[in-house]
Amino acid sequence: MSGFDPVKIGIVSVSDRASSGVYEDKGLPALQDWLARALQNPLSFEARLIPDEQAVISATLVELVDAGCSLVLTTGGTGPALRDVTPEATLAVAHKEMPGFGEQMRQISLRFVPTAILSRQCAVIRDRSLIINLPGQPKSIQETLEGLKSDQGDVLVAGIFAAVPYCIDLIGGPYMETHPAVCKAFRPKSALRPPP
Ligand SMILES: Nc1ncnc2c1ncn2[C@@H]1O[C@H](COP(=O)(O)OP(=O)(O)OP(=O)(O)O)[C@@H](O)[C@H]1O
Ligand SMILES: Nc1nc2c(c(=O)[nH]1)N[C@H]1C(S)=C(S)[C@@H](COP(=O)(O)O)O[C@H]1N2
Repeated sequence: MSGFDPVKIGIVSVSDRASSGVYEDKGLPALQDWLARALQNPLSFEARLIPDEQAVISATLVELVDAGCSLVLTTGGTGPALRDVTPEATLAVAHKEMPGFGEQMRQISLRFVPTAILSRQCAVIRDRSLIINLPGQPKSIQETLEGLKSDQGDVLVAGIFAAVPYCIDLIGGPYMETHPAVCKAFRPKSALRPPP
């Protein structure tokens, strides 16, 4: 037993082509690998690979929240193309919007690609779960969650994941502990728990 709270995480890849077998899905493995690298808690994953259909996306998010996922990460379908509807599907099941996540991800992504502003990615709270949209390009998963480091490992731009554990605390979820070398989570002193 590690002494860390167990955490259930929903990972959702939204892609017409990956879900129909035109190309291999790289979104779910990238999400799972990054989370396993970043978190010290025992993790269980609920993974879904679905097409860019608004009703299917919303139903999947509700199902994962109801299944007890404290965090749900989506990848894909955030752009301006006609079939890109992940933000609309996410907002449709929101109890609260968390605009800071989308704002910060677009700022981070601008350090990598000038087309960062084309992503309409958003984040919301539903019940005791935080749902965050990431862009579809598999490399954007690490870029937005972890941010940008110098060759020496110094943080140049903080990734959004630094704020995720405290957000989950505030909605009554498990206490998430990151590996600081991957992502240094920030909590106010009053919210820190001694290591188990
Ligand atoms: N799940 C995925 N697995 C592997 N590569 C992906 C995935 N999603 C996106 N990509 C890559 O990132 C690029 C941009 O992603 P985007 O979400 O805009 O795809 P798209 O044009 O909407 O198509 P689709 O929904 O069919 O993946 C794609 O062209 C593809 O090369
Ligand atoms: N970090 C990062 N953000 C990124 C990208 C990327 O490669 N890396 N691609 C951009 C592009 S080209 C688009 S169109 C939008 C939306 O992508 P999506 O429709 O795949 O979600 O995300 C943007 N954000």
